[in-house]
Amino acid sequence: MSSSALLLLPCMGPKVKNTVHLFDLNKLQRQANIPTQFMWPKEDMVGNDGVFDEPLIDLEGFIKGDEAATAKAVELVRTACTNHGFFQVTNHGVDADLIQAAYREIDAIFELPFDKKLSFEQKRGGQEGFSSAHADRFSTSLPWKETISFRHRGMNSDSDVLDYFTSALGHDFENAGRVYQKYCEKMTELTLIIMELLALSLGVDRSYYRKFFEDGSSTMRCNYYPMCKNPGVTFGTGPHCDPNSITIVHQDQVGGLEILASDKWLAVPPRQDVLAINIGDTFMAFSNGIYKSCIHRAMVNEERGRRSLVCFVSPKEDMVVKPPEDLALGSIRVYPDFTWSSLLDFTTNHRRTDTHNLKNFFPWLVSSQSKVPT
Ligand SMILES: C=C1C[C@]23C[C@H]1CC[C@H]2[C@]1(C)CCC[C@@](C)(C(=O)O)[C@H]1[C@@H]3C(=O)O
Ligand SMILES: O=C(O)CCC(=O)C(=O)O
Ligand SMILES: [Fe+2]
Repeated sequence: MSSSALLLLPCMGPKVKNTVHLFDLNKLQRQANIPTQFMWPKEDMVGNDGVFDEPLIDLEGFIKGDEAATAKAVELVRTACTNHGFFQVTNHGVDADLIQAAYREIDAIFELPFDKKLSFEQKRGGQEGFSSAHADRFSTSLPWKETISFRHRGMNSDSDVLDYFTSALGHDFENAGRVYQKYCEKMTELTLIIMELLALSLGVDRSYYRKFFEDGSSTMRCNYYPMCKNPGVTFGTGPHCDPNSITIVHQDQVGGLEILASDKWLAVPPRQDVLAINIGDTFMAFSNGIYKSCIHRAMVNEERGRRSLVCFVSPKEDMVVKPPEDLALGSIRVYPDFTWSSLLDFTTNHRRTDTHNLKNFFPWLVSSQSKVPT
């Protein structure tokens, strides 16, 4: 057996008995051919059709309360979110040095020996820890990436991220913990600004959405996509919609994020000063289906490893997701009420996230609610 694909003890999946493989991508990236488990269906492997070049949204004027700048930002957000659910912001208040520090700290962690990374491996059904290709959860169409995830509980948490780093990785990673504590706090601040912009763009009260996110339950995820010798057969992250509310993404200079707009895959050129915002399934429901959950994917690169910093923003788990009255057009509701915790349970434990999460989620929710406990 090769040392980069270790065979471990069998583990129980929901119904079938699986054998879990662990893949050390830092070793595999040097081999000429990737393991078959990483190969995606041929029909998914379509190239892009061009470059995403819609205007960047400058948040400076909006944050300062400038009326003309606000009207411009609101209009750009409305157009982007009704068309495809993706826009990019500048002057967002997240310091360039903080972003660079976040990459430096996470690089050091991804460079740790594989065994050390496995010591804080993400548990089944859990949201935090290291994952290599999600190979403990899936056995086909594996993503060519390593991830490290951790939770942040919004404005009322003092040191949750720092505590995670010191307890899971040890005191040597205290500085990494401080950097990511700050990064996550900045993500919460930006979330509240974006929520106001989204509310104005939908014509509802400015503060309507932001209050749900002050004490939300976001997950921060750092992605490392090693170089890949067979870029035409696999994805870093396959085509999907994010199930959460909005996602705030910083990609490094390698590039690879692509979005689907008017049935065309468009490559998003990387820019150090820009943060990308995706509308996710939960915000689509919050807007009564007016805003689209963005279909997107992350490509691998044949020559260089790529990193991205992703904040999956969500409201508190038990909050009932429903649109404001003003958007329930003539009281027509596109989606039934649900809680973020039930959608999270569905995407984590029942069905792999793809481009049709809500379509699959609601029948499951109805059937799981009608089951009488024995
Ligand atoms: C609730 C979640 C499931 C995923 C992590 C968060 C938000 C996005 C989801 C994901 C990134 C979408 C693509 C597939 C996935 C398996 C991945 O490649 O990481 C998804 C995440 C997951 O299930 O861990
Ligand atoms: O790496 C990226 O650019 C995006 C990753 C992504 O879409 C995700 O983690 O959900
Ligand atoms: Fe995503």
